[in-house]
Amino acid sequence: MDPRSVAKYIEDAEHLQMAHRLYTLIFPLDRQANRVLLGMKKRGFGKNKYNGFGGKVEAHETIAAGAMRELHEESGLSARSLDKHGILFFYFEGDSVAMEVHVYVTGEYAGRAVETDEMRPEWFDMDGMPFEKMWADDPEWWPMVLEGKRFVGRFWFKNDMVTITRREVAPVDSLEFSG
Ligand SMILES: CNc1ncnc2c1ncn2[C@@H]1O[C@H](COP(=O)(O)OP(=O)(O)OP(=O)(O)O)[C@@H](O)[C@H]1O
Repeated sequence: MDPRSVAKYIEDAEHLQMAHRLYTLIFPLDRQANRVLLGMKKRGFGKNKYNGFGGKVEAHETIAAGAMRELHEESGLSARSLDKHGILFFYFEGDSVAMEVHVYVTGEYAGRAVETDEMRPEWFDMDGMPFEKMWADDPEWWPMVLEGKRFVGRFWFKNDMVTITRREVAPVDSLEFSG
């Protein structure tokens, strides 16, 4: 298991046997205007869906550094601070690899959002997320971001990538896990 993974603090023995791949997902917020920056994904996994910015954590970097790097690569923004909000695990039917997604928000960033090869950025009202064009799990945890709560979520998807057959989602006091 990747030493940066927090799976051992959250998952059961059966799922801990799966390979895990680490991802980041970060949402830039404009709290004064009550807006959030989403990106329309133009290619790859989640194409034609709105999402926060993020991707695979690379071998040499911390998870937080990966979140900052992906935000910059995909939106042009440079985060000056990060606030970790949640951990999500996704299991897809027939796929032996679990996705472990570390979810952040940032209210402090430099630069202007620009369209990149991967993402077309667009601001949305924080209470008006385009959930019909987002991943099916998003409406189940986004309200906890709005409420300032930290959360852990586990979602089991059918291989249609839309149908959720089982979920465990709950607020948590802290995401600072320790041995
Ligand atoms: C299943 N339900 C889901 N709900 C919400 N968000 C989801 C998600 N499933 C994946 N995500 C996010 O989608 C991005 C994929 O990243 P992805 O494009 O594959 O990575 P990366 O940019 O490294 O890709 P390249 O290999 O360079 O194309 C990454 O932020 C990841 O957290």
